[in-house]
Amino acid sequence: MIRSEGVRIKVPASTANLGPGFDTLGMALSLFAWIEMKPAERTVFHLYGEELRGIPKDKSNLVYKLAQQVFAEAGVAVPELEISMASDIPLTRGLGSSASAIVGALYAANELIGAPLSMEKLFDMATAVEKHPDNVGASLFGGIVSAVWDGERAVHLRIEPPAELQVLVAIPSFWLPTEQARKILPDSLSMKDVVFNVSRASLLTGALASGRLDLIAAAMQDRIHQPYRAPLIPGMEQILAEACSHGALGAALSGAGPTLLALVERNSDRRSELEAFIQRTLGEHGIEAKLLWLEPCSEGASRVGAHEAAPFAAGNLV
Ligand SMILES: Nc1ncnc2c1ncn2[C@@H]1O[C@H](COP(=O)(O)OP(=O)(O)O)[C@@H](O)[C@H]1O
Ligand SMILES: N[C@@H](CCOP(=O)(O)O)C(=O)O
Repeated sequence: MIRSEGVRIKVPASTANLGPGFDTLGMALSLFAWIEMKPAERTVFHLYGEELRGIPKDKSNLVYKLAQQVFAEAGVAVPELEISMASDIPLTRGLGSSASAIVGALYAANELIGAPLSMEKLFDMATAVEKHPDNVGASLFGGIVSAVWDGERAVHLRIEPPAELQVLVAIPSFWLPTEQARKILPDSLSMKDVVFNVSRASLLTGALASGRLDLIAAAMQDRIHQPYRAPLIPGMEQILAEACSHGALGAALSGAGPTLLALVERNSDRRSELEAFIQRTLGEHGIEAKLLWLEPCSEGASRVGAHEAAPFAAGNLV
């Protein structure tokens, strides 16, 4: 069954590598991307918002190619598509814009043909493209997702984010493509560092699942990627080391960076102190950054109605 009227999908941003959870632990965040997909006579793209300037508008577009993968998997032909996209998720900043596009494409294409593929199948397909399950898992399922990937199948556990948790992100004005930030990582690690991360990742997952916010500070540290990526983000080391003494429950590099993330208790009265500390520290290193308070997002990719039309405003076409 092909929905000739098309479908509109909303997908949350994500923070990957949550603390010690490199390539495994992600959380969906309340920043969104939208994709609308309709069968058409010839393929055409409408991209809205400066963030999407430069994204290809032909059949080389990632979203078009992934939609065709879904149709092939389901044995359905929809060769020509009208695709509209808008996004509030900044690109190449460590907030999962590529995962939102991948998940949005697969989810929209599947909905367009009556959802023959399971969510697990979409997760496998998304992870095969992104190569790690933490961003795509959070964008697809929402909440906090702990996931493993064996190269073919992705298996996940979804955790409902504790209601008291809020997130402060500092989004630097410069880009850091994930590909570049992965090249800097070592090929092997010492046993000591492996134990350091495994123990903290286990503790953090358990702490989040059971709402033990008091354990986050002890759990939210990493020796797999943050020390190697620190030189790419001036000020990061100091912010991660001192955020807890300025009111954060814990702090981490978001995804591959450059965005920095702090977990904060909702009713904390130290929010302005934390904001000022982060802004000042980045400023001392010559880094301009936009600070945003976000919510963990419980809902993953979903179909929305015409009332969500706002991002597709004619004046925003790029
Ligand atoms: N809506 C989109 N359509 C097609 N490609 C996209 C879209 N959004 C993001 N991308 C691709 O994802 C890349 C950014 O991915 P990445 O470097 O992993 O950073 P992040 O995912 O943290 O934003 C962009 O340069 C672009 O190629
Ligand atoms: N586990 C990945 C996460 C990349 O996240 P992104 O949001 O920066 O794309 C990695 O660290 O490479």
